[in-house]
Amino acid sequence: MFKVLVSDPISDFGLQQLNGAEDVEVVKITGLSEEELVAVIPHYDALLVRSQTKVTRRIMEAGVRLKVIGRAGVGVDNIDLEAATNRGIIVINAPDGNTVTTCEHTLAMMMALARHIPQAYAKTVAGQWDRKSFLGVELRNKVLGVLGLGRIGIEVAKRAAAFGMTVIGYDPFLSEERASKLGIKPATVDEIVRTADFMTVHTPLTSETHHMIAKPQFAVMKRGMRIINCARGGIIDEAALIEALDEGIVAGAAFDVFEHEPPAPDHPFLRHPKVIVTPHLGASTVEAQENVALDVSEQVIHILRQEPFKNAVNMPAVPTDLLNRLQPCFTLCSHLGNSLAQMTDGAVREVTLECSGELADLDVTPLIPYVLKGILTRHLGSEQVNVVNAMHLAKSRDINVSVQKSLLAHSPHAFDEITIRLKTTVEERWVTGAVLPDAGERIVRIGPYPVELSPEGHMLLISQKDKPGIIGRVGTLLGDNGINIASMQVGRTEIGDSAVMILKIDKKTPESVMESLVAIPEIKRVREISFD
Ligand SMILES: NC(=O)C1=CN([C@@H]2O[C@H](COP(=O)(O)OP(=O)(O)OC[C@H]3O[C@@H](n4cnc5c(N)ncnc54)[C@H](O)[C@@H]3O)[C@@H](O)[C@H]2O)C=CC1
Ligand SMILES: O=C(O)C(=O)COP(=O)(O)O
Repeated sequence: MFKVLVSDPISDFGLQQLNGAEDVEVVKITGLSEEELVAVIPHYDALLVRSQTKVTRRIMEAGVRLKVIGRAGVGVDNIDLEAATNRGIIVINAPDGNTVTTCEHTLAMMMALARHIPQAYAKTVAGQWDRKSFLGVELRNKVLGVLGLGRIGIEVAKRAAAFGMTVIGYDPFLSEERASKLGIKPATVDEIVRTADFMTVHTPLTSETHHMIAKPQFAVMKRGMRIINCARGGIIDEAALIEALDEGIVAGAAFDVFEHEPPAPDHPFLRHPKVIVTPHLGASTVEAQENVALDVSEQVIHILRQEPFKNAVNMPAVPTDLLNRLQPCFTLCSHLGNSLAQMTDGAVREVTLECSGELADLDVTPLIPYVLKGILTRHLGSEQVNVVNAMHLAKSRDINVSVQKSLLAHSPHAFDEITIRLKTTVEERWVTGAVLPDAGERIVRIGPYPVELSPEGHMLLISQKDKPGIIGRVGTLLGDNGINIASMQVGRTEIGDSAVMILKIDKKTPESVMESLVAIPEIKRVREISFD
């Protein structure tokens, strides 16, 4: 039974799938301190959070069973991603579910700012009928500068156009073509700061975006600008903004997010007449909360059940089409890597992935973590290695990893083949596998020897001289020791040359039997290969 801890308020409707899963137990405990989380986390396989829970290295180190952290939302700045990756914990988020909701909150803030709605409301309910103090401005014909044109920024830009605003924007990943299709005029940060009437930020908080708008930008800013931040506190320097408001450079600011949340009671934003605030409500609608909880629950179940999943934040993103194409090869790659590691002596130095057939024309790098997981599991154990930390583990051990598509560009068969080569300090070996249309996963060659093996259970891999009588002697020896042979295959390149014998056996072979096998003069090497 998998145990999932939900440590922030997450929609019950969205958690239905997790609650309904027979192999999952969901426990909801919100408002835990770091200390309290460290104490309970060892019992859980998954942790589901929003932005309140700070998932620190300490919590992850205590989470001995923790396989996945699910963020029911976009920003993962409350999760120590490096610690998660080092420990092989998959971090996923729900990137699409709250886009429109946050965009709508941004527009609500922009309009509230333009028309002083919160300030006017406060006075009116306090019994004052003040129609003079709240002269607003129209959005029509104003320039809106958008910093960060990802999911939310683009939705904001589209809706701003409907108000008759001119949208200018900056995003290092927005091409001129796409910008022009969206009706956005590309501009630098400097141009935006100097010319926009309203400016809204929609970037993540990174070392690059931290204080992206600070004193130097306020110094050249168009007088009377209004600024909205529904992304992350810290993108705009709060202290510098207060100065700019007081100097009349900025006419008003609308903030949903703060450098420290919740802000201290004496935070200047909370009493400044030109600042309006909400308590990080950007994603807080019924619809968005259901969407993000549904998304994240679905992926967490996939991860716990070791099924393919999407939206991992600490693994390279793979386009859906490519993911669908490569998915059938994931376990094959792990099995090939694992069997190869069991056949090979010495410390691993180089791993090469070679593909033939249609695969040769695709970007097969997403297969590498699966290959490495298989290889490294032999030495580090399956508890220590997974597809999240496999690359990191290989790198830290100076293992050179490469993809060579060209060597086997054309498969000798009608199906795609994957060959993994392993160079160690003492030898080089390779295995080839394929996912066959009817039979599923198969190892189709061990080195140069053609075979057809399903990677499961226990196998004995024996390299011998191709000579009559050896197969009989091996069979007798195993039979005498009560080891049942389920099937046998023999592969050779040329008659009388070297050959391999692969025996599927029902149980592990005792050391004494291995020694007796090696003692047969024509046998060069015996390896037992086991698959989980
Ligand atoms: N207030 C709230 O409750 C919510 C806040 N957010 C926050 O909103 C922000 C945007 O979210 P999405 O649009 O979903 O993310 P996204 O990843 O789709 O978009 C972010 C964009 O920022 C751009 N960017 C990165 N560095 C930049 C830089 N130096 N200058 C300009 N652009 C830069 C990226 O290229 C990307 O296109 C995130 O910080 C997210 O955490 C998201 C949802 C709710
Ligand atoms: O999705 C995001 O990035 C958000 O900031 C939303 O945060 P929340 O889930 O409301 O705590």
